[in-house]
Amino acid sequence: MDRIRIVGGSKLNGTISISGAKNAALPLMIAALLTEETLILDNVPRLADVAQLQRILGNHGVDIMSAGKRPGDRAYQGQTLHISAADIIDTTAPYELVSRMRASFWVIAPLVARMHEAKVSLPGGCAIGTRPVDLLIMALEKLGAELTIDGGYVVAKAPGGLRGAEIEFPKVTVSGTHVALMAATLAKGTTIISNAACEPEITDVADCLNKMGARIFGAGTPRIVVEGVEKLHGARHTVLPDRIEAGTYAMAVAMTGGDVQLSGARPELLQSALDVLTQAGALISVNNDGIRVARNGAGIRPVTVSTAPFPGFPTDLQAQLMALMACASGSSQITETIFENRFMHVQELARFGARISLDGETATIDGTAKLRGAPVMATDLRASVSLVIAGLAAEGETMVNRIYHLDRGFERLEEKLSACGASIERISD
Ligand SMILES: CC(=O)N[C@H]1[C@@H](OP(=O)(O)OP(=O)(O)OC[C@H]2O[C@@H](n3ccc(=O)[nH]c3=O)[C@H](O)[C@@H]2O)O[C@H](CO)[C@@H](O)[C@@H]1O
Ligand SMILES: C=C(OP(=O)(O)O)C(=O)O
Repeated sequence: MDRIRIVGGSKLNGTISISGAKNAALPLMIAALLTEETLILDNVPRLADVAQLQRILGNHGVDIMSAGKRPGDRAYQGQTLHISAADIIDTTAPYELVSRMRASFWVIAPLVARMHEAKVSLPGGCAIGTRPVDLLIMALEKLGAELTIDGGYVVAKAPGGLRGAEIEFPKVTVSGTHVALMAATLAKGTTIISNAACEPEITDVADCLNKMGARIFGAGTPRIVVEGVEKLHGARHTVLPDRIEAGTYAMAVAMTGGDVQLSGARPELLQSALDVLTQAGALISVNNDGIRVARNGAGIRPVTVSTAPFPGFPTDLQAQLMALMACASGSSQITETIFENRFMHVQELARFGARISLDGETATIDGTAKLRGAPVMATDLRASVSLVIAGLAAEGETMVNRIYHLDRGFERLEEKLSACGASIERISD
């Protein structure tokens, strides 16, 4: 199993190109199931989750052609996928494929909308909470599907097709909004989604669906209106840049000190995180190419932050911020409001000498001047990268084990960081 070895203490200086967003690429690939014509996606990141979803779509009979092995006009330019779901030969998504990744469950929406049936295993994904799918089921039921759970599978049937409906989510859910949106595009009549998630990845998917002939209004706001159409057609779409990857590298620079240009990052996608970094003492500036992050000389200041749905501070940056606050000059508080079990990095950060105590959903971090490198084990995707950030700043050697979590969501992380002066390498046993 691969590991990452880091010798900490170097400042980061240079340029990091931001890849396409995992959390947009996955639903965009799934949206290809809605049409028999080809959907072309540019800037798709090369990630384990993308490869796994290719296998899942392949199992439904989808043909995927990948172009883009040649170097593009900028470093780390993503691949271009030509996805053709002309013939869906199987409407079952089996446990062996779906259990590894949360987003793969979302195939249920286009399958039931277009094929009027689907049988999809309950999902897996990062172990950061119970992560139920009751609201996704509620949304599909409102649209007229009949759903049962049998042997770990959700079986959905809509013999006469889906019908437009009013769907009001009792809490903001990204997965629920993706599923409702995709399913409603092919429903008869109008669907109104209230308390919808406003995450940029939802807007990106809605933009792509509209290019495919859908009629979606209000994506990016809490009220989305979808006028169903009979058919969708092919289109070409570029995956938006990964705001979580950009925020992660910004926190790494704030932690180690230095000066890094995040090329291709879009500040409006992570304003709350940039505000927190500024409070913490990082210098953030926006330019034509993206975002520049620096910290030279000044110490790291403590902050008080709660995670929240977009445009609030993202839960997917909570672990990385906690690593940064481990070296702040004072006491910080971070409250996790989205997932009930997303503090599994706390005990691993303690191995570096971080002083963190937990009280319910709030972590109090008493900053320390120096962390020391240690062997650590990543437990989920963003937790893993928080350990990398701590290792970059810590004195001495850090070995991050179980990095397959990292490979789900960070494209060529060790290459990007070593190009900025970090001493970091992958060890393949
Ligand atoms: C692949 C992808 O895009 N993953 C992201 C997505 O996850 P995901 O889409 O799973 O997250 P949701 O927004 O759906 O979950 C938010 C909250 O709603 C709860 N909930 C959700 C669905 C449901 O049926 N019932 C229910 O109670 C969840 O347990 C959680 O407490 O959004 C999260 C919140 O921004 C991010 O951390 C994940 O990186
Ligand atoms: C939690 C994440 O992914 P998933 O929803 O696929 O588990 C994530 O991207 O941080």
